[in-house]
Amino acid sequence: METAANAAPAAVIVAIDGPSGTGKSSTSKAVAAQLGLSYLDTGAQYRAITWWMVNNGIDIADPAAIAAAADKPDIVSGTDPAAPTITVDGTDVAAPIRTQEVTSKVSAVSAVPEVRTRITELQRSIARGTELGIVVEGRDIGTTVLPDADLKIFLTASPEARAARRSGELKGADVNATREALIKRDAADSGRKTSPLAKAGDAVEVDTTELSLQQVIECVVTLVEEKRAER
Ligand SMILES: Nc1ncnc2c1ncn2[C@@H]1O[C@H](COP(=O)(O)OP(=O)(O)OP(=O)(O)O)[C@@H](O)[C@H]1O
Ligand SMILES: Nc1ccn([C@@H]2O[C@H](COP(=O)(O)O)[C@@H](O)[C@H]2O)c(=O)n1
Repeated sequence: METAANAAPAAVIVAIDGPSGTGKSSTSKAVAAQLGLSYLDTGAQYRAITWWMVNNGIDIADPAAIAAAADKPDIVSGTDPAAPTITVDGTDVAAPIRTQEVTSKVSAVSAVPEVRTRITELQRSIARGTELGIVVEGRDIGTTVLPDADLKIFLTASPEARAARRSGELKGADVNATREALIKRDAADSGRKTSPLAKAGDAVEVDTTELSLQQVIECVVTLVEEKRAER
């Protein structure tokens, strides 16, 4: 018989939002792995639908054309934090969604309301389906996708720190150009009408500029454990 002492902990839903390069993916994956939770990279889903639009000749400058095609691709996300996956119509797109072309077009596609409705439904159904809980990272998770999340975190970092991190990843990329590209994408994501990048009123803001990745992970793990202990 299951008693209170040996019962499985109730599912915990963690929303992690913030601008580009603040450490959302690295932190979310590590926190989920450490706590035995699922992990969902919602940016990968917007990148996947953008990849499909580009591959199918949809004019990215035409929101009506994007809206008309929004329900066509079948996007499937694997939520194991040790090996997250993303497929479109059965094709593994983990690599092609990270190209410069997709990165430069994703904000235009993700601003189309029909795209957001489609992807938001997908995200909610994935979050509802987890047994132990999930860490979901993106731009509008705490405000729109999962407004009842148990814990909401909003990560920030200076544009300089974020550009330096990304340039390190892109080996030799010009830091100033990277910084300008980050700022441009954040402005587009913050400025769109539907579900913009924003901090939820009840989110905990963590400025990661001066923190190592390990320190950020520890901070978020502690916040999740505190939330669990309160319940
Ligand atoms: N606190 C930190 N200190 C140093 N480097 C970090 C820190 N957090 C993340 N990084 C590094 O910065 C880079 C960007 O991190 P990550 O991809 O997790 O950011 P993100 O917020 O998910 O970005 P995006 O929204 O663009 O996908 C990675 O190379 C990661 O290892
Ligand atoms: N909840 C979200 C998540 C992402 N986006 C859009 O996708 C782009 C790519 O996100 P990455 O995290 O992979 O960099 C991002 O710039 C947004 O345009 C979104 O709208 N909502």
